[in-house]
Amino acid sequence: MAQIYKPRPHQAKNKPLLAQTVVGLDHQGRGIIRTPKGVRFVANTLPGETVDVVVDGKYTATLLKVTKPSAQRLKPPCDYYDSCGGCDFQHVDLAAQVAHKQQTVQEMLSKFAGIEAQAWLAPLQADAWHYRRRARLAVHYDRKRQQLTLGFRAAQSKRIVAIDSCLTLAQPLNKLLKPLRDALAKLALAKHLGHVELIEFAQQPAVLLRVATRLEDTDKSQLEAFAQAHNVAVWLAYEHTVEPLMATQALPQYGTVGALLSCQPTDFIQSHRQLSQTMVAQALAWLDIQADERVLELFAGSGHFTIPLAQAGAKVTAIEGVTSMVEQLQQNATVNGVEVDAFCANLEQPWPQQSWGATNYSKALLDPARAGAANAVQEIVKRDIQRVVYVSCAPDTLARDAATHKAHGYVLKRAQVIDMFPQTHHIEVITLFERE
Ligand SMILES: C[S@@+](CC[C@H](N)C(=O)[O-])C[C@H]1O[C@@H](n2cnc3c(N)ncnc32)[C@H](O)[C@@H]1O
Repeated sequence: MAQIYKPRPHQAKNKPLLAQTVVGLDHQGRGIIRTPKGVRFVANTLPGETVDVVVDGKYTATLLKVTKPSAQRLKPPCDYYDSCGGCDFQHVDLAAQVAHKQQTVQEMLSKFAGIEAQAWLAPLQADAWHYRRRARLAVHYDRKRQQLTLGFRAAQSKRIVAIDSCLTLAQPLNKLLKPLRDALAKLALAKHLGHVELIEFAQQPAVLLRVATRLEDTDKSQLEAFAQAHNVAVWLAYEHTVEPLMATQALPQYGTVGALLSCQPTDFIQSHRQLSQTMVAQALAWLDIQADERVLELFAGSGHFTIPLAQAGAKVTAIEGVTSMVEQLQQNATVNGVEVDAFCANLEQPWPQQSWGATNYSKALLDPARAGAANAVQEIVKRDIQRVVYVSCAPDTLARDAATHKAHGYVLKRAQVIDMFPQTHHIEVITLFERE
């Protein structure tokens, strides 16, 4: 009789591990258990809990059952919580979420830089639901069923979880989900869409469609009808350009402290509709701007911190890596009646060739992306810059860059978590370094 290879059943390989104790949380918000085969990280578990798990990776295990829950555990209010990969912290009480975020930053600073902040200020918090003003949704059109799915990706997967509503999206965006799905389903373009972005701007919400070719006339009129019916601005992002669906559309705007700024719909804007401005106000307060003081601002975007800094009396030199954002920043300065020197540069490269690198600054503000600012901080510490406010969305790279500050005589005077991404493990923190 022929021998046929039969794989061993999955379960036989991965026998459940029962009654494991969760001893802590990692910086991605996953519970830590110590199994006979080593440490494993388990999503959706909390310190102190007893859990049954199945090991499914070299470093991970999947939760089967919580047998003794933590007092901090909540029933997640979102219907999509179990399948959607968006909010991985909804099962945690909000105060515990924020405490964990602060503890994570403290641990990273201590472990990688040997630093303790002289003062931790109470976390900055605002709306914990319907706060998010930008989201990227996945789109798939099933040609056989002629059905369009619009939703978020499942955790660690390409599968799309169809959603009709989202508890963290700003309400003007949340209300668009169903009509947008119905409108997209009618387009010839639907078959070619991979994802769509929703952004809440000051004037009206925007829908950004990434497209490869020009729209067919019927698609254009369908989208115009949708835009008018729901007071939405539709933008089309081609490979190298972004165009409004209707010629009458003005550039989108977002608010910062004391100003409204224009940007392209593809440009970065901060996530939380309220805390983005609270964060700017805190940075201004910590920098303690004096009239005509020279301030160097790095990773400036389209001027979210720059324009308020200049309005507070600083002579700001702002550096940003995207040319169109630098141009936009200059225009935002002109429209708001302030002078700013803005330059386009890759901050991962050394500064000596840059004209602005030779100027003397007394203070600096940095707001890098997750990669941090390794090179920029190396350059800052060579100069006579007394005070640095560093805003970070990645505690690991913040800790690395804090070590550079420490090695050059800077002290971490203050730190404060900004709860920019409630219901998720993502962390935003503002720090103040001073040279002693
Ligand atoms: C976290 S965003 C902050 C933007 C702005 N400060 C704000 O609050 O809207 C980081 C900014 O850094 C810019 N950036 C990222 N890497 C860069 C690099 N290597 N050199 C220069 N700019 C960079 C991005 O284009 C983005 O605008």
